[in-house]
Amino acid sequence: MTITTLLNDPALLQTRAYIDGEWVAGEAAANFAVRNPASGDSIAEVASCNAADTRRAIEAAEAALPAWRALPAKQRAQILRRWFELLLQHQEDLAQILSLEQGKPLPESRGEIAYGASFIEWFAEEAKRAYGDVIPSPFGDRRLVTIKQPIGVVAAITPWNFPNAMITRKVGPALAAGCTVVVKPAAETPLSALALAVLAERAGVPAGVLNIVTGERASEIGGELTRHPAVRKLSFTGSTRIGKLLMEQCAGTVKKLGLELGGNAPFIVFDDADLDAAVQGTLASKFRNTGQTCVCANRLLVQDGVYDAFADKLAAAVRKMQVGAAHSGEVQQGPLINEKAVAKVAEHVADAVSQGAKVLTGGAPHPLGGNFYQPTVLTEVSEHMLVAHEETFGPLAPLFRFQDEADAIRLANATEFGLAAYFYSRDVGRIWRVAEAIEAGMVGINEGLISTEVAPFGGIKQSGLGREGSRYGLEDFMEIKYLCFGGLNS
Ligand SMILES: NC(=O)c1ccc[n+]([C@@H]2O[C@H](COP(=O)([O-])OP(=O)(O)OC[C@H]3O[C@@H](n4cnc5c(N)ncnc54)[C@H](O)[C@@H]3O)[C@@H](O)[C@H]2O)c1
Ligand SMILES: O=C[C@H](O)CS(=O)(=O)O
Repeated sequence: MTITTLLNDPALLQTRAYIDGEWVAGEAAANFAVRNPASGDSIAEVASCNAADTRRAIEAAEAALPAWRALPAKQRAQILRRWFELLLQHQEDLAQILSLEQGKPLPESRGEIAYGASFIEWFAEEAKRAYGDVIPSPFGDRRLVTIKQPIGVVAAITPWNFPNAMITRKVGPALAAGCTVVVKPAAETPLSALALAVLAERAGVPAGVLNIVTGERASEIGGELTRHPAVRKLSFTGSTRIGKLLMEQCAGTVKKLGLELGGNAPFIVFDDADLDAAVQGTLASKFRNTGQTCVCANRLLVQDGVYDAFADKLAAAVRKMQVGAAHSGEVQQGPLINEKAVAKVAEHVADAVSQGAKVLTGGAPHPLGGNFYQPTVLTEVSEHMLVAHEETFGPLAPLFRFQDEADAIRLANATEFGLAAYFYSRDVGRIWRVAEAIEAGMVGINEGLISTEVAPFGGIKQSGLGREGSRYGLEDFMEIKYLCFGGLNS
C-alpha cells in the first residue's frame, strides 16, 4: 500500500525538512527510512538533517521573531484559527498518515487529530488574553505595571507516541505568545509533523515562524537546539532519562524548560468502586495507544475484597480486544512502535511470572508476530517486580493487592514519577482524602480519560516541569516584565 493512494490531498505527504519557509533536502542530502510498525515496510524516505541544518532553522526562527512578536495578538490568533480549521478539514488524511507511521488504530488517530487541533483552537483564543497588571503603587511619585512578552525562539523536541498532538500542544501556545519555533519530531514519526507544517503554511504562518528539522541523529540535532544561545526555551516531551540529559545541556545558556516526561500511573480500585466502571476506565487508561501513552495506568492497585471479581471482569473485557494493523479492519490494539518496545513488555511479564505472578490472559507475543503483543493481565503482582518501578509502555495490566486506604496511598506514591493517577470510589470523604494525598500532577476520579486542552497537563517529581494546555499553558511561553514609571511629581 503506497501512502499517497490513501490521501485525498497527496501534497500533505512531505518528505523534506521545513526551514525558513522552504522545503529542503538538508545539507548532506541524505535520507532516512520511515517504517510502518505493523509490517516493517518502508513508507517514505525523509530528509536527514544535521547540526548545520539545525543552526539554519534556529537562525530563521530568530530572524522571523521581531515581525511575528510585533504582530497584534488578534492577527496571530486569526492565523492560528485558520490552521485549526485546515487541520479539521484534513482530519482523515492526517489520521491515515499518523496510523501508517505510528501504528495506532484509525479511530484513535482521528481522535488524536481532533485533540491536536483543539490546542491550536484553544491558543488562538488564549492569544488575545495575555494580560498584564496595574499594581497599586506604594510610592507617590511612581506607577507600577507589568506586561507579558514572548520568551523568544523555542526549541521543541517531541515523541513518536502522539506525533500530532505533542507538537500542537507546544507550537500552539508558542505561536500564540509571539514566539517562533524549531521542532525536532521523533525519527519514527516525522510525516505527521511535516503534514502539520504544510497546513500551517497554507494558514499563513510566515516563513521562519515554524521550522521542522527531521532526522535520525537526535543527539546531533538536539545538541544544537540545547546549546545555541538564540534558543531561549526548550519544550521537551519524552522519557525522563532524555529529559534529564537535555536539562543538563540547556544549563550552559540558562534556557527556560518545559518538560513532559515519563510516568508510572497508579490505578486504584477501592472496595466501594463501581467495578464495571473501573473496568471501562482501565481499558481507556491502560490500553489506549496499545498502552503507549505517558498517562497510561501502569500499576493496578485493587483492594482485597474486590480483587478476584475485578480481575475476572477485566480479563474478560481484555480477551475481546481485536489486535491488528490499523488498516486491516476494526482493531482496538495495534503494534508496538518497535521490537525494543516488545522486548520491554516481554521482560516485565517474564520478571513478574518468575517471582510468582500469574497470567490471567495474554502474556506472550501475538501470533501476528513482529511488533504485536497480546493484551495481558497479570495477577498476584508485587512491588518487588520490575513492573512496579518501570514504565512498561505496552499492553500489560499488572494487578497488585492492597488492604486499606493507607496501604493504597503508600503503594501509589512509591515511585519517583508523578504524572497521572486514577482511582475509583464512591465515598466522598475517601475521594477527597485520596485525591489530596496522591502524588501526581493529574488525577482521574472514577474516570480513565482525563486529557483535554482546557485543563493543565503535566507532572511532579521526575515526571516533568511546567504545564501544557489550559490557561496556564500560554504563561509557559511568556516572560513578565515589570515597568516602574517614576518622576510623576517632577
Ligand atoms: N509527559 C508527557 O506528556 C509524555 C508524552 C508522551 C511521551 N512521554 C514519555 O516519552 C517516553 C516515550 O517516548 P520516546 O520513546 O519517544 O522518548 P525518548 O525520550 O526516547 O524520545 C523523545 C524525543 O527525544 C528525542 N531524543 C532522544 N534522544 C535525544 C538526545 N540525546 N538529544 C535530543 N533529542 C533526543 C527523540 O528523537 C524524540 O524526538 C515515555 O517515557 C513516555 O512516558 C511523556
Ligand atoms: O502520552 C502522551 C500524551 O500526553 C497522552 S494524552 O493523549 O495527552 O493523554
